[in-house]
Amino acid sequence: MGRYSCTMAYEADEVLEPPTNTTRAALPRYPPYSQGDNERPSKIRKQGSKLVSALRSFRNSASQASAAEVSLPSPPSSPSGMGRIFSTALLKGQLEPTVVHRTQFKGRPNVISFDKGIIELTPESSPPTSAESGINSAKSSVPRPSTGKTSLDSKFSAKSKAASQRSSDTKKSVAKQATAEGSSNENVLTPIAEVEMAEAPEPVPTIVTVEKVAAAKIFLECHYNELTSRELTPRSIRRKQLELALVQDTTLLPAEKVGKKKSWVRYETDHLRETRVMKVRSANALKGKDITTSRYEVVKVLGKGSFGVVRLVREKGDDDDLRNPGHKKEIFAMKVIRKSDMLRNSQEGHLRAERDFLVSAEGSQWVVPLIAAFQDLNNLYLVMDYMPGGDFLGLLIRDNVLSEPVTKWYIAEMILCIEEAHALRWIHRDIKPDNFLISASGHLKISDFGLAFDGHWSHDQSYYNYHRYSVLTKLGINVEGDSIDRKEGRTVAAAMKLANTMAGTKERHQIHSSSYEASEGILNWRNRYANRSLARSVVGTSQYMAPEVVKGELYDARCDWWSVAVILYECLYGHTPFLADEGGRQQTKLNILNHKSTFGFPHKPVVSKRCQDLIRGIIQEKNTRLCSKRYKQGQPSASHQDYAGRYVYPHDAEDIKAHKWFKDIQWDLLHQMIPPFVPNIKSMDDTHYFDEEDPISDFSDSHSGPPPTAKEIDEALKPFHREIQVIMKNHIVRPCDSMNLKKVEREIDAFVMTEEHKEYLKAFVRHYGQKERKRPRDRLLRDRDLAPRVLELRKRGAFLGYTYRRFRPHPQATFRGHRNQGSVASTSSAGKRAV
Ligand SMILES: Nc1ncnc2c1ncn2[C@@H]1O[C@H](COP(=O)(O)OP(=O)(O)OP(=O)(O)O)[C@@H](O)[C@H]1O
Repeated sequence: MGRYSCTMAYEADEVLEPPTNTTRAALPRYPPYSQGDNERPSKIRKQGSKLVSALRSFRNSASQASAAEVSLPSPPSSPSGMGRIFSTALLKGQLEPTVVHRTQFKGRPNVISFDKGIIELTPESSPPTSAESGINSAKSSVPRPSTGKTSLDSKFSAKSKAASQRSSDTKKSVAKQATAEGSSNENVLTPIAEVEMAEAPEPVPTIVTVEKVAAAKIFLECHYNELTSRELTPRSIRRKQLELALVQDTTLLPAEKVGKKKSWVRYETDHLRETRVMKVRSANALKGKDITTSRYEVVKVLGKGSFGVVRLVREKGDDDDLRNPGHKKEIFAMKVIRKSDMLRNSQEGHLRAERDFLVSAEGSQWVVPLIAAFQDLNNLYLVMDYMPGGDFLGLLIRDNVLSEPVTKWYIAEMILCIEEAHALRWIHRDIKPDNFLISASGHLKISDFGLAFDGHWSHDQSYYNYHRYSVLTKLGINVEGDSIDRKEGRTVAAAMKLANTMAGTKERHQIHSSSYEASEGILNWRNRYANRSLARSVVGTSQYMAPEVVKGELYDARCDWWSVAVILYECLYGHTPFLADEGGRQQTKLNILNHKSTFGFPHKPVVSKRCQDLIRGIIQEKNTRLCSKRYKQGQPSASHQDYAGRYVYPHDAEDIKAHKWFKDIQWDLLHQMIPPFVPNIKSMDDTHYFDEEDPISDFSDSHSGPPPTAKEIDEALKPFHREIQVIMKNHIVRPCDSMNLKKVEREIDAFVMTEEHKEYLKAFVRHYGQKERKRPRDRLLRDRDLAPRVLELRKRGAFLGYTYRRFRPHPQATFRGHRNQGSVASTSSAGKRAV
């Protein structure tokens, strides 16, 4: 990313740079013109831009030629010589369009240059051959044909290679022609007739081009949106805090304050440097190197989800770290997210949202702190503070039901956690006991923002689809998809459905004149226009879903408070109120929709009337739900709406907190009090609050690339009996799901052999076995021919800008960032840059 921005800056500099001294010295005077010719001065003004073009052309010619060490004849230095050039240029320019010519085809920097192997948009033309440069050097001031259209992926396509060759031939012949013409009229800029260009063959775009173009567009929009965001950056927040601390500290002498400021600058500089190192490492890791093994050692697996695994890891670090002597190797929880699965499920928007939320919540004491985010070719990594007390569901499972006072404590902490997310203008949308983790001190922190949403376009999957499919449509490239697509493609209904989906996506993300004012720019338009229909997406865990979410209605942050009431009920009664014994999720959702008739309190255990009153107050349709009156009043303020226009008020549990049941809760001091349960841990890597059973019973997330060869398989099974070899080979040929994998493992457990051999065979199946995969949501990833290439490209290019590193001040520093200092004041994260 860093290198990429440099590339862009370089290009901009090149265009904006003032003429060099040499160029200035050679500046011509205006050609003489007759006083009587009244039209001439205005024509000169009209042609001003053309003159600038001619000047730039000349300057480019001079500077590029010198850079390439091509011996060019020195530019005409006499004012009269130059005057003739510009005079002719102006006269000609009245009749024909001016073309900016290059002395030689200039190699453009790669669009995404941080990893040449990833997205390498090579310039079409190779460096000029000696013959070509001969032509150039002989007639440097003679105009050349313009470079014409650039085929971005000529190196990937045989067809486009041929096209490129033809195009280059055309250019050569045109150049020769121009030279011949030029020789009769030395030092005269001659525009190229348009007709020559029309003959140049159209470049043949491939799917690789489409993916790269879309990746570049997405990256640029997201990157510049971050850079131009008006949100406070973590760094500016830290600076404000330091300044405030220095003002408030009356004991410090002025010289001491200066010293503190200096050390602040030093630590910030160190932080920037280390962040840059991390970005470079991440970029290198995209070439296939495992980024984690050199930096972290795995201690244990803590949890597993549809995304991949969460592991307990220990930082390796340098034992001889001179800058940080005696540095203790810290323990972290590392969430490893398999890119391929996520891309097949079209989860890019959610993954970006999760990372962006955690970045924006830097410093919050109620959100699981993110230490770093990075990626390699196969995985995304979120390194977080380790919460040794496990999740709140674990506590519920251990105790089954909690007493009212204990429940009150935890629900109060959950309320503060959710208010924190709402203060940042995010709706969590998946509030459940598993998503509250218990820290070493016993306090709760909210986690798992995989479904959280702030309505920002960069967190909306259809934004990514729009960029890809709009390019495809523009280029008229057809994607067949899989056999089901092909079959469905023949039905009118399916074609209509696809067209409607595409039209909906286009409506949200493509600029249209009715809503766009040219002066505001595309990013502002995106931020303003937002994604109103997203406020309706049905996400979450059914038992905890609010009725408006189940219905797919327009919902807002009040849906999170409904889920809190469900947890409150669950803590006291040992089960959730709407869970259906039969009929599965569908029936549970029906129970929620009919809550007025299905909701009730069991007789046992006995729960206070006050508490029941609170629960009843929240288990209501959103308009009458207890939380904050501001929702009912609907204060129209952009600062209280997310990007999708949904209301998200900060401190929006005011009415819940004011309920009589919470009378004895000291909200402001809660985080300083001792919780009812403090994890009994012997060391920071103690994991006894996590399942004993190793939850890795799924396929390895490290195996990717071409399938193993028969020889490789034979080699791996060599130590085993032939019969076992046949059974194991059968297990890896057919794709199977996690349930079947468990059956296979049980079968292996029944083999008569040593435990070591059994473990080996289980590892063999996990490594070489194929997971039964869901049908990808994206048609491109369903197409048998295109999918492998597209997936590889997306693994490399879809998560650019993911890297983040939290500021870690020196242990002795008096300023410690804004961590654990209460609520973060910032409003949103979508525009927040990773420091
Ligand atoms: N920082 C952490 N410290 C300790 N354990 C953690 C941490 N983060 C996650 N875990 C453990 O990993 C489990 C899964 O993590 P997470 O909640 O992020 O996944 P998930 O998105 O809920 O998975 P899914 O949605 O597929 O169920 C958690 O329930 C918890 O047990």
